[in-house]
Amino acid sequence: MALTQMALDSLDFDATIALAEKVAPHVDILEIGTPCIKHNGIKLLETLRAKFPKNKILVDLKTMDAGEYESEPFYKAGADICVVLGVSDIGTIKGVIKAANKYGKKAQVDLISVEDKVAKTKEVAAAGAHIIGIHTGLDQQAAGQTPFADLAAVAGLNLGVEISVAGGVKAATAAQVRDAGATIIVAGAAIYGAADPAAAAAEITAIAHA
Ligand SMILES: O=C([C@H](O)CO)[C@H](O)[C@H](O)COP(=O)(O)O
Repeated sequence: MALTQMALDSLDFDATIALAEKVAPHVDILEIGTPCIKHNGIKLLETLRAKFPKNKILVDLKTMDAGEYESEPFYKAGADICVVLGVSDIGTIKGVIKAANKYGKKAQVDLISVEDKVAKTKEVAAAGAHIIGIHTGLDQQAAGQTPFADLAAVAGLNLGVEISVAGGVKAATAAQVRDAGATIIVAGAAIYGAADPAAAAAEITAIAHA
């Protein structure tokens, strides 16, 4: 059993809301993707928070510095999860964890471009990170990479932290990701690129929840 997260990666405010209207009933978590939050800012979070009270919302800030200062306003505005980069300083990561704990929310550490993902996972789990993000980014996907080997290595640690997996996950690979130990399955293109995004989201969620 895993939760599903839909990555809203459009730059357009209204298109993002319209897509969220379609998929929100069919996923557990709405993600405001990095390009989307950079383009639209905290106003988009406030709008989604008001419109979709039943969904958790993740803001993919990919914070690299000033962890507490950058993330706190987003937790205050209703984010359930904010993302900090694993390649950032441990002080930055601890700052996001501190802000999350202040609001009873969660901090996710994204392992994108981290060289030693096992060592980093141990370090940030000990620091109190709530979720580890195994993430093959869009540019890495374009170069042929996948998240599966990293997922196996991190899940094998059995540290008891939640594990989120992103990077081209689709219905055909969702069961593999779930069975390998993911507690959150992320899908972006597999949903927003589908002819029927609601149906695509429902199909992935049915697999994740099985
Ligand atoms: O986080 C993402 C990317 O780095 C842009 O910010 C995507 O939202 C994430 O990779 C999920 O999208 P798909 O890989 O298309 O499923």
